[in-house]
Amino acid sequence: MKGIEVKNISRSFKDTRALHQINLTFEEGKIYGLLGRNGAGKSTLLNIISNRKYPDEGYVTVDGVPSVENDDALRKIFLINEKNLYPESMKVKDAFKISKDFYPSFDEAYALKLSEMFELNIKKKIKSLSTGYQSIFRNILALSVNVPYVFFDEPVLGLDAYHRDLFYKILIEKYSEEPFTAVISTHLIEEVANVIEEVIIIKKGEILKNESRDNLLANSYTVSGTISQVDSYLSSLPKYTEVLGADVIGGLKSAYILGKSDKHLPEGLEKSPMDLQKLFIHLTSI
Ligand SMILES: Nc1ncnc2c1ncn2[C@@H]1O[C@H](COP(=O)(O)OP(=O)(O)OP(=O)(O)O)[C@@H](O)[C@H]1O
Repeated sequence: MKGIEVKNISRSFKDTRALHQINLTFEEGKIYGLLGRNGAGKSTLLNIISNRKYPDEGYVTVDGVPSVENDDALRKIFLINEKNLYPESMKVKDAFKISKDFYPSFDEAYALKLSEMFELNIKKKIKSLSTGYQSIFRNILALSVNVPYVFFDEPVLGLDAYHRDLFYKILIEKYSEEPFTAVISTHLIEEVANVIEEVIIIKKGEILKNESRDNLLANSYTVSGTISQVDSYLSSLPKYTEVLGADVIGGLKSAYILGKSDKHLPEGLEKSPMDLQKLFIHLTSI
C-alpha cells in the first residue's frame, strides 16, 4: 500500500498532551495543508513522522512498512523545518553537493537553477544567510530532493511577498510535472488555500477536520444581513447545521455556518462562500 499512515500516535511532554490518538493517511501525489493554531501539535506530528521524535504510543508506516529505524522507508521522506540539517559553517553550494550522498535523487542542477531564481548567493555560508534566505535555502533543498513525501513546516517563514509567491508557483509547477506528496504546515492560510487539495485541521493534539478543501468549503457558507434578519434565519436552521460564529460590523451581521441547508434564503439576506481562513478561525477559536 502506497502512502504514509499515522496509526494511533500519542505523545506527551511531561504534563502537556501534544498529540492524542492521531490517525491519518497521506496519500501518494496529493498536496495537504496541515493547519492548527500555535501549540496545536503540528511540529510534533511532523517530527514523529520523520523519526526525529518518538511517539509514546502508535507508529507510522511508509508505503506499508513501519518506518521506525528503517532507513529505506525514512529516505522516502524529507522534512524541512527551522532546524538545519547541515553544518552551519558549510557553504550553500557545498550543501547542495553533499545532498546527493544522502538522497541519490537530489537534483543539484535544479537546486542551482532555483538559487538563481530566488537570487540566493550559493557562495555564502549557511549561517550567514538572512532569516528569509535560510528558509529559501531549505525550500530549495526540499524542492530538489525528489523523494515521494516532502513535509514543509512553515516554509514561508520570513519570506517577503514576492518570494512567497515564487515558492508557491514553483511548488505547483514541480507538482504538476511530477506529482509527489507535499504536506504544508503554515499559519498563512489565505495564501495556501488555493494550493492545497486536502485540509487537515489539528486542535489541541487532536484531528478536527480531515477532508478535501473543496468538500469542506462546499459544506459551509456565510450569511450576511441586518442583525435581526440573520438571527431569525439562524434560529430556523435545521439541527444538523452548526453556527460556527459571527461578526457584527455596524448594524450588519455575518454568520458562518457549517453544513448545507436547502432552506430558502429570505429576501435581504446574502449568501456567500466561506473562505478557508474564516472557517479555520471559527473552528479553532474555542
Ligand atoms: N520538547 C518539548 N518539551 C516540552 N513541551 C513540548 C516540546 N515540544 C513540544 N511541546 C509542547 O507540545 C505542544 C505542541 O507543540 P508543537 O510544537 O507540536 O505545536 P505547533 O502546532 O507546531 O505550534 P506552532 O504553530 O506554535 O509552531 C505545545 O504545547 C508545546 O509546548
